[in-house]
Amino acid sequence: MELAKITGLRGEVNIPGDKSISHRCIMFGSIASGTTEISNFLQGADCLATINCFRRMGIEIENQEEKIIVHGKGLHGLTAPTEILDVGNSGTTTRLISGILVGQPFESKLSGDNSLNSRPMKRIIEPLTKMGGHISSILRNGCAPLYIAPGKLHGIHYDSPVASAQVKSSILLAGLYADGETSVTEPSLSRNHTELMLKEFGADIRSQFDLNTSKATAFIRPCSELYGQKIMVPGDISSAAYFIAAGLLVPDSEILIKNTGINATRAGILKVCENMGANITLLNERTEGGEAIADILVRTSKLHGTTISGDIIPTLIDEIPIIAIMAAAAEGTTIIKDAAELKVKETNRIETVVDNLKAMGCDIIATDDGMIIHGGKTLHGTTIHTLLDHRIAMAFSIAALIAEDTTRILDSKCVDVSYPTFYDSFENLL
Ligand SMILES: O=C(O)C1=C[C@@H](OP(=O)(O)O)[C@@H](O)[C@H](O)C1
Ligand SMILES: C=C(OP(=O)(O)O)C(=O)O
Repeated sequence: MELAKITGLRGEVNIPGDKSISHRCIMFGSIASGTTEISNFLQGADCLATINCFRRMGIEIENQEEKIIVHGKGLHGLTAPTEILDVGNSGTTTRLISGILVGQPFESKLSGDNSLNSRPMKRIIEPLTKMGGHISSILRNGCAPLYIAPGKLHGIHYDSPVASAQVKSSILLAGLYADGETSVTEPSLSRNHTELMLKEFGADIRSQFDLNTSKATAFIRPCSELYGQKIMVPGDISSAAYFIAAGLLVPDSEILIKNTGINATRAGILKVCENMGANITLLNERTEGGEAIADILVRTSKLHGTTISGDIIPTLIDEIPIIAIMAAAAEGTTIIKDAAELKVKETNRIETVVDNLKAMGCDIIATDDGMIIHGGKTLHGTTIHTLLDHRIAMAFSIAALIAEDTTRILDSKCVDVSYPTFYDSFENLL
């Protein structure tokens, strides 16, 4: 994909469904009784991988594009897959499904692409094993492919060293199959879609937040049944982030981003934008299925640097590549720290962001747990090495819109992972 500088992005954009919520609808719908009807489901490769995994375990899932219908078979209705479950590029699929699989009376194996199979899985192997689960790394390197065998699960309390919704959700899902209460404490609150949605499905789940320490704990007790739901998936704020940045950075722009999820555990980018001096207004705020939603009106703004660290990091972890682009265009210095988790995403996102922004002429250095960006230098077009990371492709596509000359995004098709219609979405804005 080749892109060049533009001005005047104006109009409305409808963002596809939230990736985290779409995965969870399929998983919870599959182990609930009755049907789950999902609207605005994200038809991205990661969520389609989740659908395929559950189809392989005997769940009928109708994908009618406009609507997905999951014919759930109850907590104990999954059947043994006859082949390895292919989790593709999706960390969320791998870690959440593992929590369900350790509770099943059959063996299973999961494997993904090269990126997925090099991401750390010890973070779920350890707590799931403590619960009595049988789960191991087949190559004994702490990564997928994973082998899972039947085990008798008991409730535990787990103090997670990382604020990770994938780790938390994996343990809570295993907790559905345990013999007593399971709880997970994380150092700060990560996205809480599992807690909100499992409650809607009828699970016995609650959360506690310690104001003194910022630690968050979720508790779950086994229940006899979950019940199918009707779910409208809000637009994904992680996808909206590219249009927020485009609206702020491209001169003479005004973009209305419709129906976007603004759950506080996900919307850290809005706070960062405010701190950078952005002109953003939230309209039509409402709540559906426990999830906060709004339309986001963005106008071209003169941004300044900021510091991003601590508890806000888990609420914007996937947005750091695009925040780095905003920081490169802003006046002054932006410091991003406490974000070492970036190193274990689809790529090492500290490296991929810093290398590519440097190649565009930005004054940026990588640190152990983030980056320091001295903004305000003119960016120039170059070849962007996405290393097949969808967030890098999308973030640098926005950088291309404010850079001199042409920017070439290698392997731009990888946007299919979370936003297959990303490039089409610009059509309404030109
Ligand atoms: O639970 C989820 O849906 C996700 C949690 C985050 O990962 P971690 O839990 O590993 O931080 C995030 O990066 C990922 O895109 C989706
Ligand atoms: C990290 C991401 O997803 P996952 O962990 O599900 O692969 C992402 O979408 O940026």
